[in-house]
Amino acid sequence: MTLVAGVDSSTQSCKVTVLDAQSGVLVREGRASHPDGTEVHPDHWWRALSVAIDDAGGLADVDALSVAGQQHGMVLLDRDGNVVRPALLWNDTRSAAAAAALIDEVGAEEFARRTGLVPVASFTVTKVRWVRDNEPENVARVAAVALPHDWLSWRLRGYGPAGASPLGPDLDALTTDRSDASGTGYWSPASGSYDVELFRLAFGRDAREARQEPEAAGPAPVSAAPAAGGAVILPRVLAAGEAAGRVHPLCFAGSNAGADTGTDPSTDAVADAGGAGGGERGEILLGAGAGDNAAAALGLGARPGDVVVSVGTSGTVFAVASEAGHDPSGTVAGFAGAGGDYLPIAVTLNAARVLSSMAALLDIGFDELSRLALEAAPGAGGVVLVPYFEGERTPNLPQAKASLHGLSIASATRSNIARAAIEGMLCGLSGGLAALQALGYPAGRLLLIGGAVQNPAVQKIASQVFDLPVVVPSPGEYVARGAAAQAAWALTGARPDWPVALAAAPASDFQPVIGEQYARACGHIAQDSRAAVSSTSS
Ligand SMILES: Nc1ncnc2c1ncn2[C@@H]1O[C@H](COP(=O)(O)OP(=O)(O)O)[C@@H](O)[C@H]1O
Ligand SMILES: O=C(CO)[C@@H](O)[C@H](O)COP(=O)(O)O
Repeated sequence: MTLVAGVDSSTQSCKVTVLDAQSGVLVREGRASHPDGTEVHPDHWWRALSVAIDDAGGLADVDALSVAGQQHGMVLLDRDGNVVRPALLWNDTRSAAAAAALIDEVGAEEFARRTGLVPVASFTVTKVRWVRDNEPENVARVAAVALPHDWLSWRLRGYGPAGASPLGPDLDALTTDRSDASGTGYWSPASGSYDVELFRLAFGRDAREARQEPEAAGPAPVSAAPAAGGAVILPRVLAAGEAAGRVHPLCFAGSNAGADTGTDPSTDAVADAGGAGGGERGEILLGAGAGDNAAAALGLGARPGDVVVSVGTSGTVFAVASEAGHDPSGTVAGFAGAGGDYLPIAVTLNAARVLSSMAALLDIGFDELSRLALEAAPGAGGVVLVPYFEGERTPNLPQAKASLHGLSIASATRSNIARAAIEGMLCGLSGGLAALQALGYPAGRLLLIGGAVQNPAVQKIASQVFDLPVVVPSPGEYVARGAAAQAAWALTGARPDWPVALAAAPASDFQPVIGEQYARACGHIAQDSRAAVSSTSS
């Protein structure tokens, strides 16, 4: 049996799945937690990857691996391969003013035409602008800007800080893929190239794409590092199905991985039997990697006509398209997919953690939250939760806060509040579905995935919020599965066509009252937040 592995380095955790390359059947899996916070040092991801690989039984019998990850996170590297500052993640909203400034300078329509995106705080381009404006001492140190999956893939190939990695800091060996590049705000899905003018406008430094051909990947002289102040290196963008290189047999130091420990992985690595490289089967091919949503589309085998809704740390709603698109309103971002296709998407900052916050408030677990929510009637007796706990990205209200509406003596029950939490969280995503449909993307069925979908009430209420047949695939890590599919594709040269089992028959029970009362409550919030933004900026 040929085995392939996929990694999902997501916001809250790292998950590793090992699958049969032929059938896609899950053989084993592992996971490890990431720290909380919207600013995280990448070394935590490296250590979690090590633990998750061990938890998955190691990779000694695996032939190919690929890494998918949370998108947009800004990983700044200096010329010696060190991380310049902790990564600002997709859900860090400090760059909201930078996003507004970039829109003023370029125009929303022009930005969308050039990159598929209208800047919001999540996108990397706004984060590099924030660094330019707030940390000038770091600007000159930056020699490369990468994304979470780019950095992990580079480390797996043996590159990293000088003296703490087998191959050293060859920044020209950095790679990414179309899907993750399309979330930066300085890469064009339509032309397939970096928009270095936009990068320069945002960061104030010139940039160029990394030069190393993946096939040529190998030890690099330290002199390959760029001179301080030269053009910033952006990872080379690989095509769907292309390989990034090979996992370096000495790069993976098992539980000792991570530069923070001060260990030298080049000498420590082989000591750990669960490490990635040097397995019985020889070298491990490394796939291109992907943004997590694009990987989920691959893992689900999603095709045009499918809409995927993921309820993880982020809430996402996306379609698969054969042509690049852009939405000057910014509601739908025009990402690229991991299958050589395109991935129009709307993303919310408030998804699974709305439910954990509300369950904590009610002092109950997820099972009880589900039971209570299903006790209440659709519409929760008029109680509405507008769930902007972390501000919001779609709609773009970075300063907003969550609020409960419609409480009366009669309606203020634990059941109504539990149901309102789930309804409000899903209504945030139904706006994204409506925007996709308004742009003409066909929507025949909705595939529901992500950690919170384990919750029976989320499944039931989704069939009442979305006016589409809701299909719940069997529980699984579809991002990691998509990464594994990439690995199999790089290994065999053919995109796998693994079947996806369904947990239940498609369900439709549309209840318009839920969306109608949510829209009324949101109208008030949007007005309040816009007033707050204009008073803080004046
Ligand atoms: N039964 C459940 N009900 C509600 N939320 C759940 C349940 N099980 C897991 N979750 C939530 O799902 C989230 C993890 O989902 P996941 O898709 O793995 O997120 P991510 O990929 O963003 O790390 C966590 O916030 C967790 O609390
Ligand atoms: O910002 C986006 C996509 O644009 C998020 O989807 C991140 O990619 C984080 O994903 P999860 O950790 O929630 O899977």
